[in-house]
Amino acid sequence: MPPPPPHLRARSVAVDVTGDLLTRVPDEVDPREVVAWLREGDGMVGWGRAAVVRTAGVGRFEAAEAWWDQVRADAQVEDEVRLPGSGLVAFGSFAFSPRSGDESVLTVPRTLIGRRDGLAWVTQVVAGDEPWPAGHPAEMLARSNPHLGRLDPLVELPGTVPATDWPRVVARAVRRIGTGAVEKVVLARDVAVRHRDGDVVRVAPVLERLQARYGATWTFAVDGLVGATPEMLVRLQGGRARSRVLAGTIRRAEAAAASPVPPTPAGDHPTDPRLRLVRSVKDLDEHAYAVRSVAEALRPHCTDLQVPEDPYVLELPDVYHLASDLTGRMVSGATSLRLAAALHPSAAVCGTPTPAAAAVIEELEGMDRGRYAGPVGWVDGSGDGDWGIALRCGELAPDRRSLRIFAGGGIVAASDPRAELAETEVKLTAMRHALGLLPEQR
Ligand SMILES: C=C(O[C@H]1C=CC=C(C(=O)O)[C@@H]1O)C(=O)O
Repeated sequence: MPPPPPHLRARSVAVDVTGDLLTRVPDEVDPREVVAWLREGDGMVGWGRAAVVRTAGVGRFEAAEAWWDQVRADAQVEDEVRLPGSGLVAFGSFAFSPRSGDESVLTVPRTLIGRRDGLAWVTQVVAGDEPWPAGHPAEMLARSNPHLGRLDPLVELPGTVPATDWPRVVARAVRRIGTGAVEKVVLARDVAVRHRDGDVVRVAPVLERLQARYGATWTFAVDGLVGATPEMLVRLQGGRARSRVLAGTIRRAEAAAASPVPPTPAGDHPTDPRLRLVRSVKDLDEHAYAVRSVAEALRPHCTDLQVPEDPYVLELPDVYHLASDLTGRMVSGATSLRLAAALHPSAAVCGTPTPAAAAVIEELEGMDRGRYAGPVGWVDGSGDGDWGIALRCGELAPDRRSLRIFAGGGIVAASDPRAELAETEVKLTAMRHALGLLPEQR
């Protein structure tokens, strides 16, 4: 059982904030204490820890939920802003597997700056009898970090399974699918990265670069897990639940190769990768498994669940994904954290059937995923919140001097092992670029 949570006091005040929220993160903050949830420049950035709970194992979600229920019931909150994300908020990140050696975490930052639709606020949180920080919260907004644009010098090292071995791992999964033991399995690999001079890696510059290049994704940081995910496991807001399911991927670079071919009389460009993606039986199958798993998990909580018949194409700088947006009206009273727990692991990151796919992952991947592919996001005092799937991300080691970055892909009967290696490489681009490991593109 985690220790009982402290009694918290939180106050949110409206402020004027222009420009990049990340420039307000002080350089001296421990990188594992930085939290962020940003999209198209809006969202939340915070630091410090007023309270934290760490959980593990099969009960990692339930223990964190029980802790949050107690924290929000005991807290004194003054909130003049009353927007999603103002008042008391906890940021969380959960291990993919109940068997992970990595802890899951729910943390309440001491300082949080938020902005949504042109309105901004600062929330400060203190524990027990602590005094409020001196000065008006708006004062800290005048400060801006001069080192944000300076990236740490990092070097890349091989991961747990070298890239050259990856096609063999995928081929084993395809054979396993051939036996009928499992229909789809999502396999992932890691790459190691460390600070060249053995110093601590700062996360704010990494977030800055992720946000600049992947504005349409959710850029996040929670307890040293940093990334930009395009996949929303669940958003709960004002009684509506939404989920963006992604599965099925094609590299954008393939678009260039398509250009010399003339369109068909119907106006289609036969080699346009977007068309290849929406017509690829392999990718449509992979996608359908993921949509079905999310719809089944949402159904007990919602009425009026809308599940699109066909996916659309989500365009990111490096890849196109098949995407489906599901919506429903919440009737179960579950919090966003409860819903995230119910939806995890979807077939976008595990497979079908779930238990068999999880067993194949454990057997073939040869690594602990840690918090990669687990839910990451935030929950507020009302239970509303956003929970993405931690993809296109890296996890700082406890010493903060190295990290592992991750990428995976869904394997079905028709998967080609070489193409799957290429897919993980292109998915690693987001973090490699953000960490300054790729030559600068103009
Ligand atoms: C597992 C990952 O991506 C998932 C999300 C979108 C598309 C996927 C795919 O096409 O395989 C994966 O299901 C990853 O980025 O590490």
